[in-house]
Amino acid sequence: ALYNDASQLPNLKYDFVVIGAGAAGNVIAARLTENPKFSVLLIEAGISDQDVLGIEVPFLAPANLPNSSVTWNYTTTPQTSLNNRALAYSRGRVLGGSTSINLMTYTRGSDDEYDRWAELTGDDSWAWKNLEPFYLKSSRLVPPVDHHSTKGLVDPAVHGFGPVEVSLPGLPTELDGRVVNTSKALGAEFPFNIDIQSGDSVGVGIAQSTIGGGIRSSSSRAYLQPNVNRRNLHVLIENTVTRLVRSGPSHGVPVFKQVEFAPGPSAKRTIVTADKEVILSAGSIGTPQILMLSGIGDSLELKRLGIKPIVNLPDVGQNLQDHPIMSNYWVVNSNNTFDDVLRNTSILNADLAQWNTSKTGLFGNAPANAVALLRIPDDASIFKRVRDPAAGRRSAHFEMIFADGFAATVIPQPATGHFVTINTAVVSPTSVGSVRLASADPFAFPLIDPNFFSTSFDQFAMLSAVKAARAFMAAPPWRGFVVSRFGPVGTAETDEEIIAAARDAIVTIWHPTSTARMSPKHAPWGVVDPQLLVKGASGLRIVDASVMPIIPSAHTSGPTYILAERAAEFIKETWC
Ligand SMILES: Cc1cc2nc3c(=O)[nH]c(=O)nc-3n(C[C@H](O)[C@H](O)[C@H](O)COP(=O)(O)OP(=O)(O)OC[C@H]3O[C@@H](n4cnc5c(N)ncnc54)[C@H](O)[C@@H]3O)c2cc1C
Repeated sequence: ALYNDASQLPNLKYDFVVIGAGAAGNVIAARLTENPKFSVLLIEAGISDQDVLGIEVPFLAPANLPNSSVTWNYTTTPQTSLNNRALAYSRGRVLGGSTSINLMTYTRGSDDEYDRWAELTGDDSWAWKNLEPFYLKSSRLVPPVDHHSTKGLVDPAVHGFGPVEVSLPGLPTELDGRVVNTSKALGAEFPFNIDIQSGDSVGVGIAQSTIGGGIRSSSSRAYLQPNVNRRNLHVLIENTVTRLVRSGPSHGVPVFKQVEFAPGPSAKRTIVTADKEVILSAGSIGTPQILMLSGIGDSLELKRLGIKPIVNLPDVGQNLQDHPIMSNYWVVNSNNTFDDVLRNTSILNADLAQWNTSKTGLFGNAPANAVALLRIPDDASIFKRVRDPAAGRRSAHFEMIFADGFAATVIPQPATGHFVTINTAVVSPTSVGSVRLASADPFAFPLIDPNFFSTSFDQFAMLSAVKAARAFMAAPPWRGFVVSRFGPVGTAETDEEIIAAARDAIVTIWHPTSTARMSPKHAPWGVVDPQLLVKGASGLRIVDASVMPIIPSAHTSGPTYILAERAAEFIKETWC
């Protein structure tokens, strides 16, 4: 059942209390309540996602950004390597968390990513051969909403049977055939990859998105809505967790089985107790914030803020990683791009009406139709100075994401003209930042510093991505279609000019990870052990993107679902 008022909750004691109804939290709540003996309370700060058009309609996803009623309206600290720009850094604040507002690109990551997690944590549970069953349980391929043939563009054999729906675009664009043909014509540097969910994620292909039947498939739609009426699941929305309360020591280790929350800064706070475990799934920003508010973090820093330190874990909030992205534009000779839809209300309304009636057309698509995950050549000069940061040969260094129109990131859409955007991203970044508390007030936003573009590798990789995108668009399939490059990034010519333009153009792709990273069981660093239990504490587990030992070369919702499915099994094994 769904509640928005704590005084109506039938209990203040549950077996498990899960904090955050995002990608991971909804998996945990759904899987644990499969056992009728377990009672679960799921607490979410945001509102219900029911009937929110900007969530359901895939094409409208960017309209929720950066600030709306379903987001945490965060901003980063001024980014020193981006000309001191402070970037919008929204997260989902609604049932479904960031999966209700994300751009829906689905990538499960290469096998190498997880084998590296296993290596970094010294625990084989995270090796792909052992994780694959959890991938298969998390998502499944469904037909595109227009039911066109996708033969040769996807491999159904590498997909699973889980609740998150994944599909190819339901409205193929004029780009799709050109992207595939260019890849096939150029080969080598741009290999065609029929399905990046095969374990080898390097290559060019048609985008797969978390969309089913033309509707966003969020963690709420996939995991929560079908199970919300289970008798053993209570979901409390519109309540923010303010801290975990230490409920006493067990064998000298502090126990954190109580959770304090409130609907707002001046409202009465309520405490609820977990008999078995508290599971923190508040995401890469919310999770370290709640830990620090509860006295778990760098003791010196906590003292400075007036918070009583309980568990000294200096890694809490450190190691923030994210993928920097920027838009490259081309003017194109076409009237079919989505540019006019964004400029003309009657076209927009017609597309929306079509979606309302049949869920088809442009609005049933994510803004991106094709993706390329690519590697910098082995003999590139950068590797003489820097160790290859990718997880392995099946993992990319950079990405190109194609949109059939002007995807506005830093500069607004021009009033006239038709465009193609290639968003270039560094997907194996070496820049590392942090999340720190600004104050001891649980309702104050934390200080978020992704420290983007601060390493020579990240700069080299972005430069490689821009050059690759230009080489791709210069290939024969684009002749007569592409007119010219556009905008400050487009007119930059030398390496120095491109890097300089990038400093003004880079934004986030919204993939923060690793702020409560996993480490080997007895390692003094890290925040959680390989079973995701918080080090030096009892009764507390973290399950969300914050525990990733290192950022994967992938859009992070897929890997988060996989790790949450793995974690649900750890929890069941512990308590069954
Ligand atoms: C704009 C955007 C675009 C993205 N695009 C893509 C994409 O195209 N493809 C992709 O794979 N990934 C994408 N991502 C990333 C992906 O959505 C995340 O990696 C994933 O959702 C992380 O899951 P999580 O469980 O760690 O956190 P989240 O899904 O963010 O869930 C955390 C939940 O905890 C709640 N919470 C936080 N603090 C508190 C508190 N104190 N009390 C109560 N509740 C709290 C939040 O409100 C939220 O519901 C995008 C993300 C964003 C924001």
